[in-house]
Amino acid sequence: MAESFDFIIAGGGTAGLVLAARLSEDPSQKILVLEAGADISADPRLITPALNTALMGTDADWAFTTVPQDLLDNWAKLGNPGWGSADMDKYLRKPFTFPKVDDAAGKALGVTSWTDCEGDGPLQLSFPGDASHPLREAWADTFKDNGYTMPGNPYAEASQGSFSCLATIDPKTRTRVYSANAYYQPAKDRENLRVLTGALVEKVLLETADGATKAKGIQYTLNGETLTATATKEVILSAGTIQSPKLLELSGIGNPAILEKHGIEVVQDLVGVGENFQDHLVCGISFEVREGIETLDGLMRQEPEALGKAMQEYATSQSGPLTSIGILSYAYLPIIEHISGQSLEAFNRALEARSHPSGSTAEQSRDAALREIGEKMLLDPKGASGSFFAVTAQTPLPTDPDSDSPTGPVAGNWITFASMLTQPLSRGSVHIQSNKTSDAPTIDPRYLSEPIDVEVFARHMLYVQQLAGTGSLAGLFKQPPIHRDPASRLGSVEEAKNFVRQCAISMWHYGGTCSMLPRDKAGVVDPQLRVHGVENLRVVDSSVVPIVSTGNMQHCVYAIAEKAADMIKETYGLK
Ligand SMILES: Cc1cc2nc3c(=O)[nH]c(=O)nc-3n(C[C@H](O)[C@H](O)[C@H](O)COP(=O)(O)OP(=O)(O)OC[C@H]3O[C@@H](n4cnc5c(N)ncnc54)[C@H](O)[C@@H]3O)c2cc1C
Repeated sequence: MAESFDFIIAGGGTAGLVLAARLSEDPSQKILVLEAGADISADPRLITPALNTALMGTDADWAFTTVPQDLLDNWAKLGNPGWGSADMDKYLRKPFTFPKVDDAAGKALGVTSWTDCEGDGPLQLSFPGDASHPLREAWADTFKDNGYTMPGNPYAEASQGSFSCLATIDPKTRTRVYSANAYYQPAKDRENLRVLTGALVEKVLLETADGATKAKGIQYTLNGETLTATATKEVILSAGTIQSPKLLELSGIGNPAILEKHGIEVVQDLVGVGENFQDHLVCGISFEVREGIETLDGLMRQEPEALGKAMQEYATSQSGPLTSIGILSYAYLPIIEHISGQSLEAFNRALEARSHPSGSTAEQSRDAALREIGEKMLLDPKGASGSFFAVTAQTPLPTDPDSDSPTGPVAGNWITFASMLTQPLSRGSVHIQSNKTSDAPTIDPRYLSEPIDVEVFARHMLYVQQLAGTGSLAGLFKQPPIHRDPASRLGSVEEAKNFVRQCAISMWHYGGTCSMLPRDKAGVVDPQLRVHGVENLRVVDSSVVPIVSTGNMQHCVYAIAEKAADMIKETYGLK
């Protein structure tokens, strides 16, 4: 007989473990988390900041591939009461403990204007790497000279300007913190919480009676056995942007045309499942630095001397390059302020040329609403339509078309200035390609399919190109600036467009595939994150984000999970 729990959470990732820790605070509630991955918490690659990409391509990676590719107030405006900036402020702070910064350190870090870095959440934040690296102060000074000083804490308010970025790295141990060690670890001995790893969820078990559909439990496989578990209160999907829509579709919730194609009985017709996929793309230009400016290039080239020194420093004093993820500084800017003359005219023409959906289907209503908000963001001189950052290393070189392998890294020391396309208007999709759980879904991001995204991104890159020769930043680089890649010398908008088409890659900030939107806008979940038309079933993860925010996705996911935990506790009167 199936074992019974109050809540079953499918997916023990970023959001799933926050929920598990929060809901199990009430000892009367029995919680089950089913996580397909293994427990790899003892692997040092997981917590050493500079090794953040070393698990790619290992068993810890789902290894999905995409189809080959030829602000918070907005969430509320899209029909989601309770999700405006004022409502979210508490949840954007709650997960974190911000570092205390004295005046001298604040100047070097370029964070003197932050006055509200209080917080005592489970995730310890710190400034990654060497706090005195000259890049940070030069970056802050250069943007200040241009009138862009961050007026407040960029992690809790919509704002413009430059700032030194914080990372989820414990300031004492200099190890990475994430939901498993910050939320789950302190809760793991609770008798009412069980996490099963290696448990692959296959589908939600649904029951329809008297016209109402309810989630009753979950079917999963563990050690080759197919098992079920029942939920007396709720099933919560936290399987992420790629797999929460997959689990809905496998359970009969989604677009009937897609479900029927794969022989799945339609239980709930929700055309938005798997649609509205969006992501942040990034593109960078690497410039050669002057003698004496430290970078991570030796580590990138895996030079034995650099690796040995870094490991020694990290092991003995938790210092050195392994404490850094390389990204030190950020800036959010209204890119429209930097476009003028013919370029601005071309930009506006491209915006006007976009087709404007006028029909009244749910998908057309969603697209019209998203379009209006997206365009407004791009044109708002007080907004932050462009996001820029600096990395103390060269970025991977583009792939060599002949060998299909990356052509770097090259000799020398480099700093990369990059732009992230934070308000993309292109949308893709994620759908099942069969009725088998074991088959990967078809991920078609349709990156840069909206010509306006290429126009915007090209202008971002023209701006990026100027940075190495501007203000205090110029002092860090050989002058005139030396580009690592000849192709990154951008002489015109057309060259910049070609460059982004060739070099842009994902920042893995995807969301949107189970969008929190009204049903008449092709939404999948309501503002309580309950799946439309299905009782006792919620989605709590990155997939519910209806429009990606300027900031990084992980921050949003923690805030969403904390808010969801409070909403669920309130619904059931839990502690
Ligand atoms: C390489 C990489 C680097 C990133 N860097 C950053 C960064 O620097 N800053 C930032 O803000 N964001 C970053 N992100 C994005 C951020 O990590 C994600 O947005 C966030 O983790 C999403 O949280 P989630 O809960 O939606 O999904 P996840 O954290 O992906 O959790 C989903 C969980 O569900 C499990 N699961 C899926 N399907 C099943 C199933 N059928 N049965 C059981 N379990 C299942 C998965 O194994 C996973 O553990 C990065 C992402 C990647 C991939």
